[in-house]
Amino acid sequence: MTRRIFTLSEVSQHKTKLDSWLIIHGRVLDVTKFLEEHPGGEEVLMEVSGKDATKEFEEIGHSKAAKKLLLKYQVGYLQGYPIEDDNDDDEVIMDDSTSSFKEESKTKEMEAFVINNNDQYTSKIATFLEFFLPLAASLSYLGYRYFAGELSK
Ligand code: HEM
Repeated sequence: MTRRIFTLSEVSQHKTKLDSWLIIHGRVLDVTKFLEEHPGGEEVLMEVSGKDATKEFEEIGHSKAAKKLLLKYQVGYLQGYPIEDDNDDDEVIMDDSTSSFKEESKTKEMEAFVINNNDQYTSKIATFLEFFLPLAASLSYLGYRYFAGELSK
């Protein structure tokens, strides 16, 4: 359910007291049932209804509890929102769909790790070559000098 993607224009169609949506940090929230319960009042929510209210929400300096509470009203995400960046609160309550988002980004991290691992492997080979090639060259030169000296005796 929370994984549904909405466009801004879809969200903007829900701006009445009987059907009120808003966006906070890329999360699309259906706050219809919350309007009357909001400690800050119904009016402020109606002013940003159908819009992105991230700035207004942050300006108030809402508590952690408020940030957790908003997840209860999430119906989806805003299209084009970078999901990776929404992990701004470690203590968020995750429902199944949010955790599958985390799974997804975990997979991305793993991919990045594999690429990184390859890099490490390449750099080990480079170190090996950097160390052993000059050594082999020096030994060959010394050997050449030795045998050349031996022969000229
Ligand atoms: C689903 C989204 C929202 C939730 C769950 C929520 C929750 C809360 C809660 C729990 C409080 C009590 C104080 C606190 O714990 O921080 C509060 C206060 C308040 N909220 Fe919200 N809020 C939401 C959205 C908004 C938005 C979008 C605005 C502004 C447009 C807003 C404006 C206010 C104001 C003005 C107060 C009163 C602050 C005070 O009395 O010091 N809230 N909200």
